[in-house]
Amino acid sequence: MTVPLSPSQHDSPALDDGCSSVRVAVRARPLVEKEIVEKCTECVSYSQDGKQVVLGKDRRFTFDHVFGPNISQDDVYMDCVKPLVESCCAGYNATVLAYGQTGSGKTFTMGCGNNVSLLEEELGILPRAIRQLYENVEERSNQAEFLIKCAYVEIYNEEIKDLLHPDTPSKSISIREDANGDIVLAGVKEEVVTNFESMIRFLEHGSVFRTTGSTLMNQHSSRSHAIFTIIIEQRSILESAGINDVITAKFHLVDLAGSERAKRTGAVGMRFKESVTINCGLLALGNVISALGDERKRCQHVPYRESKLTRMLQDSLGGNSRTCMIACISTADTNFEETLNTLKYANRARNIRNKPVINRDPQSVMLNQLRQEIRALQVELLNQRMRTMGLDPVNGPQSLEVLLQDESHREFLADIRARADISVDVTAELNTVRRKSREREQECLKLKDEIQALQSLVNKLQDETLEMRTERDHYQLKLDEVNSEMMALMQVMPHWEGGNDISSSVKAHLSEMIKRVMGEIDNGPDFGSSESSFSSLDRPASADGATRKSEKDLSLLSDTGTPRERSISSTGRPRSQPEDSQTVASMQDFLSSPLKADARGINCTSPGRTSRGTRNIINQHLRTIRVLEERLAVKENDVKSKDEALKEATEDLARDERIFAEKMKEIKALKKLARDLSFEKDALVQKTEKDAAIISRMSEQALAKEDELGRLRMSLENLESGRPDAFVMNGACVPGVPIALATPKGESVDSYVDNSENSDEAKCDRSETATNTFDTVSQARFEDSSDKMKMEEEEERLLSEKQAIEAQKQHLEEDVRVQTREFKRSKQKSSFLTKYLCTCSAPSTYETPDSLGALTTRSSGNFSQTSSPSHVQRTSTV
Ligand SMILES: Nc1ncnc2c1ncn2[C@@H]1O[C@H](COP(=O)(O)OP(=O)(O)OP(=O)(O)O)[C@@H](O)[C@H]1O
Repeated sequence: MTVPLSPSQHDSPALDDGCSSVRVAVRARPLVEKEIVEKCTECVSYSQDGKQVVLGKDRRFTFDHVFGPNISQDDVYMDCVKPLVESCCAGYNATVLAYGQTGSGKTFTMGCGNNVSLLEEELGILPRAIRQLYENVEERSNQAEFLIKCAYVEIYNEEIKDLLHPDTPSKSISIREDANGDIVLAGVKEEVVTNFESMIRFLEHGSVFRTTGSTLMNQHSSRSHAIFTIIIEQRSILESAGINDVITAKFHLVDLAGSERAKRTGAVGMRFKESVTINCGLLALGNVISALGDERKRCQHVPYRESKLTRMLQDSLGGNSRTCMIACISTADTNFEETLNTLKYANRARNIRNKPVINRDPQSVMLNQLRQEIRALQVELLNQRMRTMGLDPVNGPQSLEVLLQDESHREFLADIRARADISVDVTAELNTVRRKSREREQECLKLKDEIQALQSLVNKLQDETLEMRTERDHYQLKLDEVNSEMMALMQVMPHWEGGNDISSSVKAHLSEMIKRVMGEIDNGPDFGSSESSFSSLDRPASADGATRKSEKDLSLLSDTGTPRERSISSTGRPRSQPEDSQTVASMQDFLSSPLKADARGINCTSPGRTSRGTRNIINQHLRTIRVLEERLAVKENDVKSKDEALKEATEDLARDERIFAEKMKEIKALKKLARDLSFEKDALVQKTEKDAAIISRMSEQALAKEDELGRLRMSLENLESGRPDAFVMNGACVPGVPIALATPKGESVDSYVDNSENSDEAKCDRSETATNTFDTVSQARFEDSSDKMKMEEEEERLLSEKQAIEAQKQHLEEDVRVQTREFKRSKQKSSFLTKYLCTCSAPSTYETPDSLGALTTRSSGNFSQTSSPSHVQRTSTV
């Protein structure tokens, strides 16, 4: 997490060994009214640098700060306490404690009393520290979440009292060490405080319950040691610092009871007892300070357990805390002895060494360690990825960090990494597109089967409908024929009226006709015998008309209207005259012509009479008509339901065909997209590999040039200074360099000399070599100027080469950046396209089912091919 901390943030002196000495300040109060009345004089003086105080004439003491009577509360706060508040916010424990004789100004300095009636400049340390604490919290609110609590206790007569909860019995409060060795007060309730005002209220509230009393030395003398503790807990919300980093700090603000001499304070009875315990506590504190401050005693036992006060301040003195002691003194000469004791006491405290550490939650520490490990693994992973990309920066095992040291490298590598990520994205997208395409193909195949099934259903239904219609038409024809004959009968009926009877031939004809009709009905329609006597009339009729007609014709039997009124057809439509006239004419030919009737034996001489037989025939005829009409109605219904089923199937078929066409279109687009992505992925990988190789080569070259340049510079310097040091360039000795000192490439002079010393030959030649060395050095000096020029030329050449490489590298980096940008843009387009395809609806044209096979074959055939359309082309095409 957390609020990133650095030791430099805190200005309290930290020693090299991680220790921090207790800082000690002396504050002298001015003479109070009583002392002025008693005509006391001031016996304290101060040095100019604000570090020394002189008691009387020559008792000189040095402290971290010395504040004279005119120094303001704010100055004391800024110098002594502000750094401690900042420390606390950084996770260090801190303590500020005021020590001094009674009436010396401890409570005034600490601000533990009533703050409400005070002016701003009179406010003591506590309200100022609380205000600054909340200001700091506000400033860091974007870095960490804070939980602030406070507790306020007093140690009175060696008993601890919870001033914020005065009802808590003292016996239930005890001082303990927690698992980390920190001192904690068990039984004291801490209050969570969210703002400055609330904490001030708690301070005021607790101060009310603090034990005070009036003595001769101080009208409002504090009779207890008061400790106001602020607990600051912060949890980082910074991603970089680690989410779970938790640090805590305790800030003790201690207002000690004043040391006093019973004779001077006039303490008797209760006050005397208080005085004794106060002094005992302060004595124990003095012993602890002595033990900690005396270097000889430092390793010995520190008597923290001698009193509750020292036990409570165990961390603050010699422990995990940054501590500041403010020794309050009176300047009055009447208090000379007490002031001297206080200064001696404070002076000893300066030697105490504390060991403050940031109080980090152990769990968060562990988490951070794990996080670091993860980071290391991530770097390793990155390296691995770079290697798989073909990027093997500078001779193999060199870690990524080394390459990242160079700013330009960093940028370039970041580009490559981004491109690698894009490549991963593209691969993922490609896989998605391919999967989608396969899914669509499967769906299309299924759909194709469905379409085929629907198509055969439609065909079947069409056949059935056609059959039904034919049947229906057949019945309609029969019905029409019977109706026509009926009409013809009705027309000739008046001729029969009055006649004796119808001739037997007519009767026979009628019964023959009825039999035929009934027989055909019973046997079902004979579609083959189109030459039946009724088949000459071939016209459609509707079912509902048939029923109506049947009813109408039945009524005709009792109706005496003219036959012309019955010329409405069974379909409800007017009959066409030629059909009627043909049917009627055939009957008339047979029945109504008197000559023909006579010829056939019909007796028409007695009109006005109708025989019973004739009526029976007519009734029979009418029954036939009714049966025909009923059957016709059934057929009509069948035809209608078939029509509906056909319509439904046709609609389903059309819908499936439409979906099929859409899917085919989508498959085409997906395959095209997959081809493009595949191509781009290949191009990207190729490009990356190329870049990686170039980078690796360039890095090697740059490093080699850098080395060479370094060597040249070194030798130039040597030449200029006239030192006969050897150097190696490209494995050869440079003219002018002592031969004896020239070493093979890559071997240092020292090691070469070491190796050479061990050989016998070297021992023998040593004296000779020394002579040669001297000669060669002299010769080298003569050749210096020409060598120097050569060196300079070489250096220039190398520099220009290096610049050319740098320029090439920059050009390459720019190229990579442009490509990455372009690729990102095209990737956005492709994702837009994919979305578009998913939501695509109602295409204007579509492939027919027959074209599916060809299309699928064509697409899959092209799937692995690479074409080179740009993204822009691809998008516009689709
Ligand atoms: N620096 C100062 N400037 C002005 N007045 C001061 C200063 N310091 C202390 N006084 C005054 O001196 C008197 C005694 O101060 P204070 O009560 O703070 O002493 P103390 O050390 O807390 O005494 P005790 O130990 O008896 O509680 C108070 O009236 C206070 O206002």
